[in-house]
Amino acid sequence: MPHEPVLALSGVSAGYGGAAVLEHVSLVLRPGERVAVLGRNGTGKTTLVQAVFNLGPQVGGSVQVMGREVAGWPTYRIARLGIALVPQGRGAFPDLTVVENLRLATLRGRPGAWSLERVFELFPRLAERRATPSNALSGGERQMLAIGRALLTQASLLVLDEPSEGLAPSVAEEVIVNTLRSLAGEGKTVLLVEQNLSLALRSCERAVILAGGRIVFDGASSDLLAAGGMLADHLGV
Ligand SMILES: Nc1ncnc2c1ncn2[C@@H]1O[C@H](COP(=O)(O)OP(=O)(O)OP(=O)(O)O)[C@@H](O)[C@H]1O
Repeated sequence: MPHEPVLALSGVSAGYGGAAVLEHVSLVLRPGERVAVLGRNGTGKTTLVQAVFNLGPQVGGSVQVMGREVAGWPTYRIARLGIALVPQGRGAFPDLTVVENLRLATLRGRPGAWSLERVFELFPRLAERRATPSNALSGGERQMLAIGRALLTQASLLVLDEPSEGLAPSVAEEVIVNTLRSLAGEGKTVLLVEQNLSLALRSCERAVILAGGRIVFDGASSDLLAAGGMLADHLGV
């Protein structure tokens, strides 16, 4: 089926020691969609990402990736279906250089359209820093490296967990908004968890708001901007 969902969460619940964080969350991403997940601090955005990759606390409900039920699978098997996490903290090997970190991602990837050269074309700054250990990179460069590593796995779905955190606004604009827009042209599906509302809505055409463990809005980013009360109630803006 050409339009089979890339990701389908249905009735997903998760929590810590009896305290519910997510309650019956359902969310479907179709190929090529870019969806922002918004919500105040502590509303469960990271827990949602963890549920997709089976990295978090207990999960009830169904998680389907590329049409396969993956709840309970080890994370590496879920990722192999073609999804990549760009984690908060960014996750590169600190002592390895930029190019070594990228090569490792290539080794773990499947054959596909993304090559080291293409990553360096997308991020010329990384090409200049190719021999630099990743722990000596700036925040923006680390974020470029994290996205480059995810692309080299040839994943069809990229999940980014608060990529703008710690970046200067102009850097976040260049690294996140421009990159996600340019990836849209090739049909990548994106799930972007973000605190920065403006950046999220400009990067993604669809947005969901998490509040009280549930999805309280799921619709076009432009509709969300028009719904001022929704923004005030759930995002405090
Ligand atoms: N390891 C843990 N043990 C217990 N409670 C946790 C743990 N991790 C997160 N929580 C709690 O679960 C809730 C949801 O956390 P989560 O990190 O998913 O929220 P978030 O929306 O991503 O927040 P932020 O934007 O601050 O990262 C919070 O109330 C948090 O305190």
